[in-house]
Amino acid sequence: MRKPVMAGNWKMYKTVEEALTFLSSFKDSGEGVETVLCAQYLSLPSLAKAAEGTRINIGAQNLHWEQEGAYTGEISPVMLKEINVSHVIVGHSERRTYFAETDESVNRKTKSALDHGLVPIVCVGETLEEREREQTQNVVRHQVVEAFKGLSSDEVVQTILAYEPVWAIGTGKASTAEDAGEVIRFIRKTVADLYDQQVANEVRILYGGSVKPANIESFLAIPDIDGGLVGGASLDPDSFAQLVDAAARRRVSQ
Ligand SMILES: O=C(CO)COP(=O)(O)O
Repeated sequence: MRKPVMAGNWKMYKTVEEALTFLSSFKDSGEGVETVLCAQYLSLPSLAKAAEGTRINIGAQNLHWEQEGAYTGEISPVMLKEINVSHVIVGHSERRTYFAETDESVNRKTKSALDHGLVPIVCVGETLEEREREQTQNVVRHQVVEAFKGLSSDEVVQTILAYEPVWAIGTGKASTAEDAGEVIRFIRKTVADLYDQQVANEVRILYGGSVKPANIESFLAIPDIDGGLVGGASLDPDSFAQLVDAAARRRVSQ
C-alpha cells in the first residue's frame, strides 16, 4: 500500500515568525500520512528544529544540483540535509515559468536530491493552452521521461510525483477528480512503460491545484491519487489539518 502524502507548498509566504506560529497551532492527527511543509529557505532551520519529534517533515521549494560552488544565491542539497530538511519540491510550474527551470535542470535536481537522501517532489502539468490543444498527455509524458532520465527503479520509487495542471494553480478552479485521476493513471502507465509495473504501483503521485478541505475527499476517492500538493489551503493551520485528516481517513478506509 502506498503511504498517502499531504504536502503544503507555502511558496513565498510566511516570515520565520509566522511559520513558527503556524507550527505551534497546527494540530496533527495524521497518523500514517507523510505530512510535509515546504517553506521559504530562511525559516527552514527553525521549522526543522521545531518539528523534531513530531510527524511533520520539512521541505524546501528548490535546490541547486551541485554540493557547493560559485553559484551566487543558490542552496545545495548538502546544506538542506545539514539542517534536517527531508523533502524538496523540484520543477514547480512557477519555477519553470518565472525562473527558467528546464526539464534538464529538473532532472539534475531530482538526481542530486536523491543522491543526498532528500525526497524530491517532482511537479509536472500542462498549461491551459496545451490542454485546449489536447496535448496534456504528451506534455506530462515528456516531463516525466525527462525528469527520470538516468534514474534507477529504486530511485523512482523514492520520488514523489505531483500532477499540477498550471491552469488550476492558485485560480480556485481545481481539476475535476475524474480528469486528475485520468492524467495520473496515464502518468503511472508512463512510469510502467519506462520501468515496470511494480515501480509504477509503488511510486506516489499527488494532485495539486486549488486543493482545499471542500474538495480533497473527491481527489482521495480516486485510488491512483495518493495525496495533495497544496498551496493556498496549506497556509492556515486548521485548513491544512483538515487536509491531513482526510488523507489519514483514506488510509484507514483502504
Ligand atoms: O502550486 C500549488 C502547490 O504547489 C497549488 O497551489 P494552490 O493550492 O494555491 O492552487
